[in-house]
Amino acid sequence: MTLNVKDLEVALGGAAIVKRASLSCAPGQFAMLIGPNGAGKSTLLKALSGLLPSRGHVSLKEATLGKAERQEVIAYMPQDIGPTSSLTVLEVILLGRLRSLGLSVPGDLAEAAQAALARFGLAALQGRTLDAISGGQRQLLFLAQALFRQPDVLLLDEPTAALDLRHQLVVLEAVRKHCTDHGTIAIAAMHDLTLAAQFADQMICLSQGRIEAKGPPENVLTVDRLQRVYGVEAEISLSAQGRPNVMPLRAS
Ligand SMILES: Nc1ncnc2c1ncn2[C@@H]1O[C@H](COP(=O)(O)OP(=O)(O)OP(=O)(O)O)[C@@H](O)[C@H]1O
Repeated sequence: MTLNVKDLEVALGGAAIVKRASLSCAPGQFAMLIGPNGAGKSTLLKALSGLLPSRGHVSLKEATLGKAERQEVIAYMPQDIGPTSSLTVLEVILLGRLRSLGLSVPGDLAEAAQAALARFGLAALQGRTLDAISGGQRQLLFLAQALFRQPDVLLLDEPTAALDLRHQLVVLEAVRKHCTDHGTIAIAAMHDLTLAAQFADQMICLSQGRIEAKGPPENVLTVDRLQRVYGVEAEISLSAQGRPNVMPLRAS
């Protein structure tokens, strides 16, 4: 069940934002999408999930996916998780009967939901409203929800942005394990290049809407590329696990 994207193009407000992006992810692969602010990472992820109109081809299981099918098999976790959520209008009206709906949740599903909350340390918060938990806790909750959906493809926009050091690892380890266990494909937009490199099977570097490089982290993260794409002088060393460590020195 490989994800293939060919010549994806997205225009917003009359401007080309994503330009002829092609990529491929094998089942179980965790890919990291990197690139400077405004490179087009969120736009690419939203277009892949069917939330933005795009041109080009997106296929999974060798079948081309239209917009509706993408929304079915691809889960997207946005960058800015406010106290609101991405519920549809229909889901919102159904929630008006939440109490009676709640009674009809099968026992095994309720147990699985509890386990999913517990996995991210959220079990004790289950009675709270979304505006009464912290930004990081909301990020954990929506990640738990995205995994609970069991999608074929999981798109995460800066999933660790609001999280402390430990929870960054909890989240990336959980996604890594989910991909390995279920063959799910995950693509995460990330700004922390060292953290991304630690978990990436593949890195995809976006610059001004174009894919500038893709492949193993050690091939994508080079001193020259960080200079060219990010305008940053950096040192790169290899960790004991053979993963690149990026030490940014100065903006050039
Ligand atoms: N609705 C819109 N209309 C016009 N331009 C837009 C719109 N949304 C985003 N853009 C522009 O598209 C470009 C890419 O934005 P996008 O949010 O995809 O970048 P990004 O790589 O995710 O950035 P960041 O790392 O800052 O989150 C930016 O120049 C942005 O200003």
